[in-house]
Amino acid sequence: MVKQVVTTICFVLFHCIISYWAFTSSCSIHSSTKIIIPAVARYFGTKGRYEEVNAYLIDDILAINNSLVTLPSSKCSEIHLTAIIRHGTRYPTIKNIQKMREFYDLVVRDATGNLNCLSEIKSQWKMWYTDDMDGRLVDKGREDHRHLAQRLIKWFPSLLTEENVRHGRVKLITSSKHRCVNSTIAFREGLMEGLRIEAELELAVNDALMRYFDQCERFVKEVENNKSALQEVKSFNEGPEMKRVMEKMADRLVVPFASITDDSVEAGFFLCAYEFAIQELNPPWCQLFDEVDAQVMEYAGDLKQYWKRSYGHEINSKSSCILFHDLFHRLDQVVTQINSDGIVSEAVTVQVGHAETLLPLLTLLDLFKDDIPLSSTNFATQHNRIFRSGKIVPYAANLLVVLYKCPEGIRMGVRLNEKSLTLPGLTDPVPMYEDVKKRYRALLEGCDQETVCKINNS
Ligand SMILES: O=P(O)(O)O[C@H]1[C@H](OP(=O)(O)O)[C@@H](OP(=O)(O)O)[C@H](O)[C@@H](O)[C@H]1OP(=O)(O)O
Repeated sequence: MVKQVVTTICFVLFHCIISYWAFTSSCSIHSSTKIIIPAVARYFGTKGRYEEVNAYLIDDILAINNSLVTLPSSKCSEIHLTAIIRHGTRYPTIKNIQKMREFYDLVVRDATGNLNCLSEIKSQWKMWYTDDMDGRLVDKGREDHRHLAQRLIKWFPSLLTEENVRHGRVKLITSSKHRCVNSTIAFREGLMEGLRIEAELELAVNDALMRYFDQCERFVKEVENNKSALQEVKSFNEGPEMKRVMEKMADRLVVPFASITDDSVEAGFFLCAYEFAIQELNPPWCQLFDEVDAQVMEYAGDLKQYWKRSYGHEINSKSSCILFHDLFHRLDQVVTQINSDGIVSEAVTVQVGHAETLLPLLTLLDLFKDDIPLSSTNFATQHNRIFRSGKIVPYAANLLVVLYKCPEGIRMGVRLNEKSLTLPGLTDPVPMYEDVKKRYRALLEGCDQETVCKINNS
């Protein structure tokens, strides 16, 4: 018995030592059995893997975790699902590929530090990102959607059925961007594979719904094309926390401080994030950041999301009125059909878009709202903030709205990234649909896209 315990302890210790050694002694371990996750992976924000939000998927990508979801009573049955989903893992955008290339060139040309990872970057790592990759979906991104479709079949076995597909009761809508179209195609493949049927589903491209932000004139003028709208991001990038990250980077590389900018540390952080998300590598770039640096980089990214897509400016959320009304219009239609002949014409609607499609809508619903706004000066006190883009909109982030028919009436459940959410202002995690409508009455009776997006010339 004692011998057995000692053997077990030795075995566990041996593996811990090997894993630790593997993690610290080389910068780019790519184990054939288990992916080594960079210590800073949870700080990648919108460039983060879906698996970081639901770690159980690392062991089984098709697993569903019932303990994260609240269901109504067993007397209820699901009658409708709307899923609004961000595209899967993608390449960096061209702007960031160029910044990454500049930083790589700087490291190769000027860095003289003696860190292991520096010599690895210089001797083994090659800049392989090219401009034409510009935000395109990668293989991992296709898998994100294929697997999500198959998990949704498990979550909603009475809605995602062969019969509903064959009778046109499952709709796929996408933004026109290639990464979204290709994600939707991958989702469809996952669905067909999971249901063991041939593709019968058409994709509908709808930018008015999935890229409403481009078409909201007031948003474009006041936020998208207005540098001062992101002043807090700029101030943070020029502030003491970012300066410290830059100083530490200059020390690690052994280059003059003047050659490091906030753009270069951001590029280094993106190299770390993208190599992990796309290639499942723990790349040498990640060793250039400690945990505090990563928290600062995460905050800089969250500030961008907050001021460009969320609570920072009212028009950010208001620009999603069209999507909000589209959702409730569909839900109302389902309720009407249930109350008449009981046949629901749209059992499942899948809408694929961007982080900037989901975040404004979640904001309109008052979700993930901190008491104190995120600003350039409160990094230290926002340590426990609710607004964390990596938790809210990683790749393949999904908002699931479910209607249930119950003996007492229609109920509605909301899940984000396969976890139940209680809507702010309501206590019941699966409230009566009428109570949800009361909660959002002001928006349902107003929030007119044309009016909110009109530029006020005065
Ligand atoms: O910082 P990048 O260039 O990656 O910004 C992207 C957006 O990515 P995000 O900020 O959300 O990480 C991208 O959103 P996505 O959901 O499609 O990935 C957005 O569509 C694109 O326009 C880029 O925005 P930017 O205006 O160039 O910052």
